[in-house]
Amino acid sequence: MSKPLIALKNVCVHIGAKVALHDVSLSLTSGEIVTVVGPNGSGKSTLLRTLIGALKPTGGTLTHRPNLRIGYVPQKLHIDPTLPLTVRRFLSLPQRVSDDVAQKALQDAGAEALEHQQMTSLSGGQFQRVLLARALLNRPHILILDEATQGLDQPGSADFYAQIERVRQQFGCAVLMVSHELHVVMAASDRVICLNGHICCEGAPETVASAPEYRALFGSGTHGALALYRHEHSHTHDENCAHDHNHHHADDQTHAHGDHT
Ligand SMILES: Nc1ncnc2c1ncn2[C@@H]1O[C@H](COP(=O)(O)OP(=O)(O)OP(=O)(O)O)[C@@H](O)[C@H]1O
Repeated sequence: MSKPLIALKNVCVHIGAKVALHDVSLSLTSGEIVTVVGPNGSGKSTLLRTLIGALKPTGGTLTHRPNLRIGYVPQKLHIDPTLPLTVRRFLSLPQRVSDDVAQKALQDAGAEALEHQQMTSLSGGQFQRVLLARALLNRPHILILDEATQGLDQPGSADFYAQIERVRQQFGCAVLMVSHELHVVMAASDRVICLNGHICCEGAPETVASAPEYRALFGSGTHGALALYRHEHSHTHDENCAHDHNHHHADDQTHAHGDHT
C-alpha cells in the first residue's frame, strides 16, 4: 500500500471547553475517495478543518508528506450580491492566477463556459463547480469537500459527484468529502468513515452500511441508502453510536472503534 498523504493518530480537538473530536485516527492515500458521514454536530467540519490546518489538534499527531497541496471546497461561501465579480476575477482572489491556469481549472471542474459570468448569476450547481475550479488551481494532492452538494437537487448532486470522479481519475488525487446524501456518497466512495465525535466504524460502503454502529446512527432505511445493499441483518441498536463499545463486524474491511473515554 502506498504511503499516506496525510495521517491523524489518536487526534483530539477541543473547541473551547467542548471536545469536538477524540481519539481519531485516519489516513488518506492517493487516488482514494473517502466520505465522512455523521449526524449534525458529530465533528465532520472540525475533522476537515483539522486536516487543512485551520484547527490544531489538542492531542495526538497529524503528519503529512512534505509540500502537500490541499484543495478545499467549503460548505458555503457568501458573496456580496451587490459586488460585481466575474468567475474569472473570483479565481484570482486572493491570489492572481494566469488566464491559462484559470481556464484549465475551469475545464477540470466542468465549468469552462462560466468564465465570464457574474458570480451572483450562477445556479447552485454552477457555483459549486466554480468553487471546485478554485480548489483545483494549485493542482492539489488532496481535494477536501465539505457538504459540497448541499442545496443541489439529486441530478445536480449526481453530476457533481461524477465530476469529482473525473477529477480523481485525471489528477490521481485523494478525495475526502463530507456528505449527508448517503445514497449518493455510498455509491461514489471507496471508503466511508462514520463519525460521532470519534470514528464509530469505517470501511467499504457496503460493509459500513450494514455495521451496527452505522445503523444506530442512521437506521436501516435512511433516504433509501441501504436499499442499495443486500446485507440485511436483524440488529436493532437504538443506543447512540458513542456508546457502542464492543461491536466488531465480521467483515474485516470494517473496523469498529471503541469509545475509550
Ligand atoms: N466555533 C465553535 N464554537 C463552539 N463550538 C463549536 C464551534 N464549532 C464547532 N463547535 C462544536 O463542535 C462540535 C462539532 O461541530 P462540527 O461543526 O464539526 O460538526 P458537524 O458534524 O460538521 O456538524 P453539521 O453536520 O451540523 O455541519 C459541535 O458540538 C459544535 O457545537
